[in-house]
Amino acid sequence: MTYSSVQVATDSVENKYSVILPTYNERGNLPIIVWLLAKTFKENDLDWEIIIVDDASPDGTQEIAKQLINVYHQDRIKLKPRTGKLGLGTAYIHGLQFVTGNFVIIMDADFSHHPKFIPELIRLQKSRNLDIVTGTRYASNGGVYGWDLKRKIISRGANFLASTLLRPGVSDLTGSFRLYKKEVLQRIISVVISKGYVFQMEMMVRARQFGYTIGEVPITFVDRVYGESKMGANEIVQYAKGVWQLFITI
Ligand SMILES: Nc1nc2c(ncn2[C@@H]2O[C@H](COP(=O)(O)OP(=O)(O)O[C@H]3O[C@H](CO)[C@@H](O)[C@H](O)[C@@H]3O)[C@@H](O)[C@H]2O)c(=O)[nH]1
Ligand SMILES: [Mg+2]
Repeated sequence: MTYSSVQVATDSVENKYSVILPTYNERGNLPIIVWLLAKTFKENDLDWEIIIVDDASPDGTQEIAKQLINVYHQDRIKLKPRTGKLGLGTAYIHGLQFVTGNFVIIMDADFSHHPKFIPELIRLQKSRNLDIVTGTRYASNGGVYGWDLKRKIISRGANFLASTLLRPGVSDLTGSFRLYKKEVLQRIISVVISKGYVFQMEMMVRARQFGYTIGEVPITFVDRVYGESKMGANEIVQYAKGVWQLFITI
């Protein structure tokens, strides 16, 4: 056991970490991300479960998920599918209903969010009893690898727009590698109106509105190797509308 895993293991007996993993066409990525997650939790002596929210992926992601349930057991891996592609934000809302842990981790299934950062998210949460800890690509030694210039500009622009207009004081508003206390996630989610990728930004703005404490851990985001991003022009339009909506209502 490493020094860092000893620190995370301290006081972890009563805590359970539930990962909500939204998937759409992630057949190639799912087995390895689940393996890495299981390894990380075991090495750090943490109680865990993974809730896979698959939106009827045509590539057979759900078949892979069922095989993983057989390998890791149904107490650890849960498949909670939906009948169609209903968007990233509502996938978290759906998954949350099935969470049995007292902490929830949300992350992508395509290795852009590496499980190795989870012990750091947990360590920071524990050190200050924070309500939320968010991974950040845009502070300290965080970063993005593998994106072309266009995607980098979109992401930076989206963060700049929302931070300037809404001032939530979080350096990575659109990122989606986060740890929440379950009751905090439930409360914020109950008021969030966004359905797509804009959801992440609204979550931070609402969290500040409620006065929740938010910590940041620098992460490196590496673009996916298998498959394609599901972010399209429509998500960008929805994002801009979402920022404007919050600006005029908050
Ligand atoms: N269930 C479900 N899952 C979805 C959907 N759309 C995307 N996903 C899943 O959500 C994760 C992120 O989707 P990607 O398509 O890989 O997103 P990205 O372009 O890499 O975007 C990343 O950066 C954005 C901007 O920072 C983030 O907002 C986003 O969450 C993600 O981290 C993946 O696990 C993908 O399978 C959906 O409609 N339904
Ligand atoms: Mg991705």
